Amino acid sequence: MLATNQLTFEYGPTKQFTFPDVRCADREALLILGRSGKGKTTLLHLLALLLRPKSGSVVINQTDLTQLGPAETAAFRAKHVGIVYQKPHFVSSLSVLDNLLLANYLAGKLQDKNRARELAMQLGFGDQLTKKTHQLSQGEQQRVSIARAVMNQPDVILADEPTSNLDDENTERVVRLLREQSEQIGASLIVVTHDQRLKDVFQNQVLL
Ligand SMILES: Nc1ncnc2c1ncn2[C@@H]1O[C@H](COP(=O)(O)OP(=O)(O)OP(=O)(O)O)[C@@H](O)[C@H]1O
Repeated sequence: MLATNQLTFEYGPTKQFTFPDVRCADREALLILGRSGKGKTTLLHLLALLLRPKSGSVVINQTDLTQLGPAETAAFRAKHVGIVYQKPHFVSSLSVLDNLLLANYLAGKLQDKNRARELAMQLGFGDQLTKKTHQLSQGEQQRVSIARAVMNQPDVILADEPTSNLDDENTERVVRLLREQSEQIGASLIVVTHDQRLKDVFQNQVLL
């Protein structure tokens, strides 16, 4: 479960944000919509405490992230939050499999090759595990990114414009996979986007 309360943030005196409260229960999905520049990525980064709010709270399963120190925040994020970035960030020298296992390593967990293989099969790149990530198509990279985000069975999955560079078919597939994965592990799924194609797919919506 993720809930925010009166979040505000500023990049400087001329760029200030007051965000609407966001609430997403386990197994629920929430779409945060907004035009370019409205602060979608900023809000997503606040939800993951990649940015620290000026005021307000971000609570994930009873833990108020704003009360944690930097090291505790990083450890909490690695274990409990899975992030699908707009552009996937991979370690290019590592294979697809090792990029997935890196999520375990960063969370201080044992590397679970079976889970990586199982996810790869489910998400349709089971035969690509030994490749380097740059050898995959954009749609495939996005699916690897989803697998990496759920490797540690997080409580919350945050996705930043996960479909912006995808055609309709891949968009439908990525949304379905995100929902299936979040339901399987009982996570809250929060997607920020300006992609109007997703409007009809998510019941719960917040407009920035
Ligand atoms: N590091 C920064 N320093 C100053 N201003 C910033 C910084 N990052 C973002 N901004 C500004 O804050 C506003 C919100 O940016 P953000 O990236 O959150 O918007 P967005 O809604 O995700 O946009 P898009 O859909 O184009 O990705 C923009 O006007 C942007 O120029």
